[in-house]
Amino acid sequence: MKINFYKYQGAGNDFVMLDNRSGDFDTITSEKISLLCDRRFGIGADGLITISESEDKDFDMVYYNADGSQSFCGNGSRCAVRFATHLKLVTNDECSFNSTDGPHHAKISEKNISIDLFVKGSPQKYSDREFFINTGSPHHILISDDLDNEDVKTIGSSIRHSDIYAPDGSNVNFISLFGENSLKIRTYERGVEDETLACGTGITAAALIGSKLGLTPPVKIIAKGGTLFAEFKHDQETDKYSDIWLIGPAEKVFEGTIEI
Ligand SMILES: N[C@H](CCC[C@H](N)C(=O)O)C(=O)O
Repeated sequence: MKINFYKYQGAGNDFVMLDNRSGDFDTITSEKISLLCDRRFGIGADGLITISESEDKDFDMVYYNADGSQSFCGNGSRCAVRFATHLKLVTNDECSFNSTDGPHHAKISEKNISIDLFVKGSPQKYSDREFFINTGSPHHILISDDLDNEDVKTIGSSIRHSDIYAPDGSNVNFISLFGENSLKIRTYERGVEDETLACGTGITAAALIGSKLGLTPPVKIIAKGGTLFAEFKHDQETDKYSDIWLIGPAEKVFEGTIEI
């Protein structure tokens, strides 16, 4: 099968993008997704995204992790907006789209793509240094004293597969706070089963938890692959979050054709 594909990245979180307006990829298999995402035998990416026309929005998207599992993806959504603009499914500086966790809005500028996110369920505080929050995908948050030297893959994998998150698992984020509204982050991603250079829903999760620890929005989040910002409102009394936006770069890297 000959596949025309596009490659996009958002702060180093990278994706194979497929134009699925024909419906050819409606039943793409996990095996094929894993092969396309393989960094040696395929194109190479953290995940794969299909874009199709929508009945009620500018476009519909489906995100697949490299292992074929589906989830909502913050950086992938931002790249999907940039790709949908390239496909002329989006012709304004704002748009709306459907993803795995429901409808979203986006704002488009030359430098950044901003998307809205939503907290699902109630955030958990395990200790003064460990938290959980779902920002469209599940995120365990650990405060680190030595972020650069953390064994993200070993510790991340252990927590991701722990009983507390069985059977679906969770992404695992290590953060260090500094300044009034900045933090650094490293993330072990479920479904990629490795550390990624950035994780949009993880970055947002860290910023929201950071607000419990005194950070004030807009929070600047420094990931290995780049810097993003999270804007939000937090009602400290009800512990409810609203008007959550993830802001950052989303760029096309290349396009090509692959026979698989
Ligand atoms: N691996 C995540 C989905 C992708 C999250 C990340 N790439 C993002 O930008 O939000 C999960 O299975 O929950």
